[in-house]
Amino acid sequence: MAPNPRVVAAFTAMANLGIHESKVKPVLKKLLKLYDKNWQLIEEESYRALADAIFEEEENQDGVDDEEARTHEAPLRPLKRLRLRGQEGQSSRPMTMTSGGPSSGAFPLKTPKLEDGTVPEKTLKGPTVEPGATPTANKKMPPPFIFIKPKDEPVDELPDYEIIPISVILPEPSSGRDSLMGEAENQDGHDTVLSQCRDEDVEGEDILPSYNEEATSNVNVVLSSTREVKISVPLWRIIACYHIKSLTLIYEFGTDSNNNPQEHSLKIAQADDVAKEFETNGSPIFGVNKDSVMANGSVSVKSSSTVDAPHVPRTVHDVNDLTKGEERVKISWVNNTTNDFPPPFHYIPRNLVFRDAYVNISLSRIGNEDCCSACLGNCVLSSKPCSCTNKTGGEFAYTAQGLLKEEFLEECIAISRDPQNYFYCKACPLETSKNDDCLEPCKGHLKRKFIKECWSKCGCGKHCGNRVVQRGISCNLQVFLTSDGKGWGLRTLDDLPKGAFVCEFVGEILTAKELHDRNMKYPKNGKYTYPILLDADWGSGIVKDSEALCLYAASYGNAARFINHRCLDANLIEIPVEIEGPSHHYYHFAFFTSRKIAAQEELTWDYGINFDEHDEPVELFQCRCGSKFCRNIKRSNSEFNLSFMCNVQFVSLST
Ligand SMILES: C[S@@+](CC[C@H](N)C(=O)[O-])C[C@H]1O[C@@H](n2cnc3c(N)ncnc32)[C@H](O)[C@@H]1O
Repeated sequence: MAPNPRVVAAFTAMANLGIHESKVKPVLKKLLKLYDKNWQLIEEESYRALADAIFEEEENQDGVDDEEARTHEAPLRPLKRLRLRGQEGQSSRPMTMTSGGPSSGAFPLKTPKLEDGTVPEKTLKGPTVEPGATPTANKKMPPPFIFIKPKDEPVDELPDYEIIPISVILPEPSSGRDSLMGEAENQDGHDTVLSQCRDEDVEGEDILPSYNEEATSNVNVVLSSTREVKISVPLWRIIACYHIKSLTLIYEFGTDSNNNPQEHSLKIAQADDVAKEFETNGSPIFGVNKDSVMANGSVSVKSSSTVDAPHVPRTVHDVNDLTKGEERVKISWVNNTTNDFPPPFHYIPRNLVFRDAYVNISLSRIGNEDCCSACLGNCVLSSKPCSCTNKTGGEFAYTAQGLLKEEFLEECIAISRDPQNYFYCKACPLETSKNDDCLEPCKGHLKRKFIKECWSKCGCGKHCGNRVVQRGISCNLQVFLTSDGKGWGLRTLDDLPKGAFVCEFVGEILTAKELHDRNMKYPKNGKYTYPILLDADWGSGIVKDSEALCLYAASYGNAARFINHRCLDANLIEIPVEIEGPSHHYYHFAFFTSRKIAAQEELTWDYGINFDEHDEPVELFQCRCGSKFCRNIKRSNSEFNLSFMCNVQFVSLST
């Protein structure tokens, strides 16, 4: 078995302090056991906890065997000297427990004591709030409600994390309307929601929360069969989720001696600080007595907040599945670099109309020529002609294996790279959306090849090969924090062949005007995501500029909102797909692989941004796509530059 790199790193760090591996190993084992294998605590401050524990171990042995202690007195022990000089009389512990900085451990546990390998009583008790005491907003938050019984499992192989904070965050806008109590079980019977609170009527542009509110709320507790415990409070709530393999975690807090819920005050200075609050003070901020939760299903907690943040995160993402079970596959997220969480948004698997967008999905609008009512079974395998191919020259875009046909794909790629294929509108809604008195001429919208899939009015079956995008995501994807400064990105965990459907860009459907108004009102909202203008086929005259629709995924979206941009040679290509009707006014915006993609590769698509355009309505970023065709590189060769100027404007309709 390959040595665990974390173990190797720990040995190396200690060797640099002159401590031999034989001394490190037993202490490291104990520490891992004590910290429940949370390496983060051990690695912080250049392995300070480990070094301190080794020295403490030695000190303990001093009285037992002076001779041996002298033998092991290493010549160079800076950490020990530091501690002995500056902190004599204090217990040894990771510095980060008090530092509160960004590098603070997520689990500011009590001082590790290594005697007998057991956890001290205090560690198991958790909160310092005395029964009946009421912490105020000015007081420091209580220490973590993390009660981890050391496990009996062998730690010889020194495995990786066993406790992972999967999400914090979620101050919600609240007007007291959002508390719904009840018992529920999800469809696959995995999660038992003991009490639940939901936001029912959050509307796009009204989603920003109000502040300085106070209300009584209910604690939200979910115990899942995947050994996950989630606790939340729905008013300026903070959800704390831990993934616990051994299920020994017990939350113990929240009731006074009469079993009445305690009142808590929470002060969060800034939205971004929610995560820090979690790191610094531990979590959950609110807890419940396990037994009382089991007995009555819910506990009432009064929470109050004073929050000045202009915008606060409002959604929790499960580390195992940020789709909340909405897709056929789970989509996990990972961050191996920082303590950041993915940006908050509501995961939706299908587009949703915000308000005014005219998306008429009705059977009466699908004529006989627009569906294949005479077909049976699988149209792609049938020798009979299928009406759904009428608009694509009698040919399906898909192979029997569900991939895009090579010729179709190559044609789509060629079209997207050829400036000849642009349509120029007279009064461009894209340009006018940038600001109210924009007189810029249209810079062109790409005409594209459509795919028409069979649908409900067709005679074929659900498993017809001409139904690919409508079945949703089927490959294993993961959201991850990129290492090259692009923020979060999306990658595949499977090898993908060329022409495979990956996902659709899903978001709110807004009219261009609604999007413009929203951008004016909340100019920062466009930071994380680029809206899509559904402008394919504008050249046909079917789609009127004034009725232009946009997809916007900042607040409501799917995994596609994490796909980063790559100039020209991206591994995904976007193709418009008609599913519910023959309209090119509203269609689906689907991503397919433009080449073979290996597992773990980041997925990218060309946003079509012109980095030289200074009035781009989106917040332009410094492109870090790494492509040799990058359009954001200052070039001396103006000819080269010009050749890419044309590939613009497919997206970018936002602030
Ligand atoms: C649709 S979002 C993609 C997900 C985003 N990275 C995140 O963390 O949520 C678009 C934003 O991602 C970042 N981004 C995307 N492609 C990039 C690139 N090639 N170079 C640098 N930043 C990029 C920019 O901040 C951009 O505004």
